[in-house]
Amino acid sequence: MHNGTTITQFIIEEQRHVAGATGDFTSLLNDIVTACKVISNMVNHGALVGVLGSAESENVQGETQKKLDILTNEVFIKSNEWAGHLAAMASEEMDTIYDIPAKYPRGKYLLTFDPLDGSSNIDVNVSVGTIFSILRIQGGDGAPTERDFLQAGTQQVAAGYALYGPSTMMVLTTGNGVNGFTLDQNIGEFILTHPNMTIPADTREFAINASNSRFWEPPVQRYVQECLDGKEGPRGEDFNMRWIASMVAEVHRILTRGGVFMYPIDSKMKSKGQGGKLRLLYEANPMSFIVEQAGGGSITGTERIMDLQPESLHQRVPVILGSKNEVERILGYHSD
Ligand SMILES: O=P(O)(O)OC[C@H]1O[C@](O)(COP(=O)(O)O)[C@@H](O)[C@@H]1O
Ligand SMILES: [Mg+2]
Ligand SMILES: [Mg+2]
Repeated sequence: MHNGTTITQFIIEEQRHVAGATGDFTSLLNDIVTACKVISNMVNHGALVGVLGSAESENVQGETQKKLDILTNEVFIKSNEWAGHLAAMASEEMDTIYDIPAKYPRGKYLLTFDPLDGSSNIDVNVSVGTIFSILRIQGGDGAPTERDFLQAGTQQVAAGYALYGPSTMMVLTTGNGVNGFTLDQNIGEFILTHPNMTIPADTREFAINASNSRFWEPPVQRYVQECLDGKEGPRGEDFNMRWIASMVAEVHRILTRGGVFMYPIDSKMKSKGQGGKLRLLYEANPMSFIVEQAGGGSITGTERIMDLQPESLHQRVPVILGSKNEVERILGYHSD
């Protein structure tokens, strides 16, 4: 594929190699692309269109929602409910699943999404994003239920994210490698600019919110301390650290130049009965699919995230992902 290929051309070309493809999947992806273009425009205009700041409401996790959390959720619903490809949707910002209104035909796919990732960065104009994952409904023709969404990450048909940064990008996998596209604002099209993205197996860069360090478990304490000890320590090399507080931006950096991202379980979370910070269906699974397709690894600390059997719609899990050899080292520290 030469550069200059639009994401629509790319998806259609890919689907030509899928036996029995009906075009539904292509058209669903196109509706998701449209939603991300609308959100990119909203985010770019920010204060000019009054979308900054908090909404007077909380999501199912008890987090105060930003206006953009709610507006972007609406954009995703409106862009994807009408075309007849979906049976239902689930979002980080909605307590229950969203059943397709009866006035629209129902389809065979399920869409899960984090409409706006990195919400704490919206008002300070730092990169944010959107994360999505597509599954096939396994059950019969009846009304979809929450249970239909509780599928392991290995069942994902596609996953992707949009990054609203200095440029707006979209990164996508359909299980056939990872490709990145940049939005050409002049023609309103995502153009293939980063074909076959791969993550270097080794890295000297880690990302973690160090303000939680006193709550971390010993394997993570050990790993981070060894990185900080640098040349003088057992790793014998200096490490760099980053923390953007937008998972999409961290994962994009790792897809671009390697690294390891960690939001591990800690004693503070455990004391609140929380299984982690990040959401399995909207954040951990889609990002794990992308990272693995780019040659990286993604674990909870003790197991592969994509093998987890989800138990609930808003389940949270520990996430450690990125350059394969570092992720395996951290897995080793957990089994020591
Ligand atoms: O504020 P913290 O603790 O550093 O957490 C940052 C993490 O939380 C998130 O913002 C959670 O996602 P949402 O913004 O979608 O709720 C991640 O993008 C990011 O990695
Ligand atoms: Mg998020
Ligand atoms: Mg979010």
